[in-house]
Amino acid sequence: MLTIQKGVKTFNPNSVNEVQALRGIDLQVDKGDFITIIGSNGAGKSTFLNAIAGSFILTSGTITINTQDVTSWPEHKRAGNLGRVFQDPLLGTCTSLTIEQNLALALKRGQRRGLGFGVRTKDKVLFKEHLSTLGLGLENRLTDRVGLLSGGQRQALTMIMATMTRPDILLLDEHTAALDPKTGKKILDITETVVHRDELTTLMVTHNMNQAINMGNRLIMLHQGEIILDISGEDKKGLKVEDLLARFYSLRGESVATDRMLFS
Ligand SMILES: Nc1ncnc2c1ncn2[C@@H]1O[C@H](COP(=O)(O)OP(=O)(O)OP(=O)(O)O)[C@@H](O)[C@H]1O
Repeated sequence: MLTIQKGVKTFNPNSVNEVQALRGIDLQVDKGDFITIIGSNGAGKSTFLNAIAGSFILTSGTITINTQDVTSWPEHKRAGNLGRVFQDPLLGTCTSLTIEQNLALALKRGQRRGLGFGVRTKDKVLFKEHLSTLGLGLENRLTDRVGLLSGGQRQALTMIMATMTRPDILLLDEHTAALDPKTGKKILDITETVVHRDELTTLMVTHNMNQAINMGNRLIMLHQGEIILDISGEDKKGLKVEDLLARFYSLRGESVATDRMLFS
């Protein structure tokens, strides 16, 4: 359902600042796959998600979503197919709008939007239904401005906004990294519930090796813009952090883990 072939992204080509962030990525993602993505700082993880989202066009290579070649599609044209949650809770929602206005915008993602922020009564019912699955009481605060919410509440709302329309692909870019451990755990629980309930095809970047091992059905490791490990099925089920470290070491002859990857 998502295929990246020979994906290359070079920033600032032919200059002293040239960076080869993606160096020939080949990945075939099946419908319903939940892939965790790890790799050290600068490995190309965010660039990879940005390439799928269409934040920029690949330098070379192709991206196909549901048999449609989207390689040259700009971000707004891909938006109808994608849901996305960023690390920063401030990025996913609009502070000055209310919870229901934010959700109404999310409902129209990928469609032409009018100028007003009118919320239909039947949509309110839908919003309450989705919000109540969070167990945070937000279903009773539809007309509160999002600026009043805590980081965790905002990230939970962003999860609902990103998934309410059942996108073809859900992109999670370290979406719990800015939260305290307890709130982060809550958001991860919500993630697992929503992804499994709606069978969403998901790519989740994390710095945390334990999360990468314990969540999803497939794990890939990026290193210097290349996929160097791709582990799924039974192989992934029995995986331990030590195994990952050993496999990386045997491939690259160096250590990959930072304290953050091991202990966060
Ligand atoms: N817009 C940009 N312009 C120039 N270089 C960029 C740009 N975006 C990313 N890069 C470079 O591309 C490389 C990959 O960056 P990327 O942010 O994808 O890594 P990452 O694996 O997400 O790292 P981290 O874990 O630190 O967030 C890095 O060398 C980075 O400096």
